[in-house]
Amino acid sequence: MIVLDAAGLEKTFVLHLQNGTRLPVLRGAGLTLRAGRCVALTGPSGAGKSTLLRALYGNYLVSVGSIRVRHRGVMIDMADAPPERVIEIRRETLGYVSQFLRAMPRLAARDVVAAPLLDRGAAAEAAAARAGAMLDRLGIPTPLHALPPVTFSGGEQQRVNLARAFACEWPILLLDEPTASLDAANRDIVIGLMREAKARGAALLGIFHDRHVRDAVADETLSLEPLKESA
Ligand SMILES: Nc1ncnc2c1ncn2[C@@H]1O[C@H](COP(=O)(O)OP(=O)(O)OP(=O)(O)O)[C@@H](O)[C@H]1O
Repeated sequence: MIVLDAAGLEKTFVLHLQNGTRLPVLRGAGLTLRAGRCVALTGPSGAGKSTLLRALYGNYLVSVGSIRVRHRGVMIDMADAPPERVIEIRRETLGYVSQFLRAMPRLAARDVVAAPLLDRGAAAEAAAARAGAMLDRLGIPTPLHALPPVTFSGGEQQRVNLARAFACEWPILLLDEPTASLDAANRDIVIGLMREAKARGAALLGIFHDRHVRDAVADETLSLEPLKESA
């Protein structure tokens, strides 16, 4: 079953502080995601892999193209959906794991992880239990669960970020280098989480620079190439 179908995407950055320099990054980009399958984005540095993920998530507006997402059983074009519908899709259907945890001052790690579950209507106790279990699984020591992650190590912060993403059962999950700052043991835990997500029917789209991770989870690859200057 197709759960995301993007076509003809164009994205040009306009650098207003650099005399309006235009930087075309995506032209005619598209892809199809299916339930239970994983697509890996590949291509050289600067080809636009992260830009494509952010465009699909709605962080970057595309100037042309469609991003149709299966939400509540219906395909909806996120590229021209009203903001409140995009927020609803991002709450229920489309998850995104960035490379770094966004700083959330004073919020305990357990609450950072539980937040998306609460947003989806989970009961407080169930959300806290699920958050704790996910932090345990990712090897975050129990005394740290009650502390804000700002002082955590880079790898710990990324594991909190991953616990937050995998605590919810997203139908579609976009992952930007989810294992970049992890050691081999934690990398294997994340591979396990991605495989479990696929097994319950989630569609994954990821940037995995680590070949071992890519081989372990990806069913197909989509290669992006940098655009030519003149075009
Ligand atoms: N917010 C932005 N403003 C201006 N230019 C941007 C912005 N984000 C990305 N770019 C430019 O778009 C191009 C693609 O960047 P992107 O991060 O998508 O590449 P990538 O393929 O993910 O690279 P890498 O593998 O190195 O992470 C780069 O030339 C980058 O400088």
